[in-house]
Amino acid sequence: MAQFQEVIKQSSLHPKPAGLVLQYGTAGFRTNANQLDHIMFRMGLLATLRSKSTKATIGVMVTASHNPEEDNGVKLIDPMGEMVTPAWEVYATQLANAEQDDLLTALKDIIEKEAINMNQEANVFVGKDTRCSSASLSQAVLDGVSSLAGHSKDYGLVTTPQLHYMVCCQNTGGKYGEATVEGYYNKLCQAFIQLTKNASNCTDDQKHVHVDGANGIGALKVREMEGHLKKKLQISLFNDGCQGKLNHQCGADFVKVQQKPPTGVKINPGERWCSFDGDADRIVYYYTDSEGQFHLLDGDKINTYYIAFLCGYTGWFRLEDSSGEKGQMRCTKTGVKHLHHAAQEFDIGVYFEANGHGTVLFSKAAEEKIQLLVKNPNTDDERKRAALMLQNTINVINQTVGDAISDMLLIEAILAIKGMTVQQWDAIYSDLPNRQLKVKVSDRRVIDTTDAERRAVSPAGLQEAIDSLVKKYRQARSFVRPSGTEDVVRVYSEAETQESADALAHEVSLVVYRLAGGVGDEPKPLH
Ligand SMILES: CC(=O)N[C@H]1[C@@H](OP(=O)(O)O)O[C@H](CO)[C@@H](O)[C@@H]1O
Ligand SMILES: [Mg+2]
Repeated sequence: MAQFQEVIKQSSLHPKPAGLVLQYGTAGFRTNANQLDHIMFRMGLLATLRSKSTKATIGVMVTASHNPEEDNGVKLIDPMGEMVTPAWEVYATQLANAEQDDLLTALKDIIEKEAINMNQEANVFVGKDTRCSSASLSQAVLDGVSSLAGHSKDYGLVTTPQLHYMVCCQNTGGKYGEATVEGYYNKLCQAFIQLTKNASNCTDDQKHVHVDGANGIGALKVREMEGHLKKKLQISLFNDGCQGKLNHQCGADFVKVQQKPPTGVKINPGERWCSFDGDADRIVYYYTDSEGQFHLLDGDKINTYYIAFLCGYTGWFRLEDSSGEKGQMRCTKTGVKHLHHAAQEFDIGVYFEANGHGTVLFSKAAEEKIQLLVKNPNTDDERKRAALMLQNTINVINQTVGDAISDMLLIEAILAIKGMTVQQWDAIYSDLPNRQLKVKVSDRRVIDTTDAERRAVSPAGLQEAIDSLVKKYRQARSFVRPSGTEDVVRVYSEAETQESADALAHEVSLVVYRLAGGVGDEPKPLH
């Protein structure tokens, strides 16, 4: 067919290495950048089909987040700014793995299965991170879109959450905001300024935050945003990408996993620090105390802080979930899409991964209730204040996906409103000492889990072995699961002391190594 001639022609410029098999995993496609050109072209094709199928704008983000500079990757964004729906993840994998001569057949298969009207217009938004490879890879996406006669808008360098935001703005006809980077800064910063307007304790220290930009796109965008904050927040930026290497010895993943500050920065006691990851969809906070001890405030701490803040205002509106409960906790499998969907079931849903990816979702009904109270001239002062607080929270938070910049603004606003230091926030509760390890096995799929990935059902005997190890330690828990993004098994443990958590993690790693087909050297004790 004539309409596919351009696809054939263009795809030969983005050929697939024969035999290469990649999978659309928890975070899209992600691997060494030199294996991705054909994937990008094909994701341009798929995004165009998805756009025709949903009659909406679709996003394609070129990034490998916290992975090393040499890697790259791609994620598709659905119309409301959420991750692409699972059925299309399957198509993505099929299209990516079709050999060069079978590409059209794979494409037509999707068109047929989804009954796509090829005359429908298509619109695709494309963004990229700061990796060297991102420029040519995002061009390959654009080539894919144009070869199916789709329209594209290239946002160039943006954070992942900014692109999610643009897609949502576009598909809500501007209701969510203006689909420009300027519009994003204006909306978030105005909400921040409103939120902190009456904060009592606005000393210079209170207003000052140190940001580790992971030498990535987040650093660039913080610089761009600064002016919009009208000095209401003072940001000292480190790892801004001028010298250091992306994600190298810095960034949210490094700080969270290593449980130490980025290399090469000096943290004075009392200073408040945060780290973004390489595409700025994650954030963690930290500080050192007067003894020089490092303290991390990860996604769990941010989650509970948000909940405590919101609960202070929601009482006014009788916001409840459908079962009439005031608050409820849910656990899901790893991956933002699972958390996001669980959070959507509530009037206000707050979710975070421990690694610092998370946000707050407000149902339409909740937003409307809040808006009515703000507008109603008969609302009494106290209620109005609470309603305004929630309205500005809605505007500062990026509801489409976890967003380091937006989360930083909300956390900074809460600290200012409460007049709290990062130490006081940290003191709300203590984390049990914990440890995360990886074990290499020949095929990680031999581990199957249940109960939101908290129990292993295979290989036989693994869970029983973990259970009996856990019993040896006080206040202990341990989980194992195959990673969705790396070829490893993840081991998590916690216990009353760091020594116990480390010892337990090591013992569980050994059990995984022995029962699940470990490769390479046996895991060694941490101490
Ligand atoms: C321990 C950890 O940080 N796991 C991350 C990581 O998944 P793994 O399945 O652990 O590789 O990448 C996911 C996608 O970005 C993210 O959802 C998840 O939280
Ligand atoms: Mg990321």
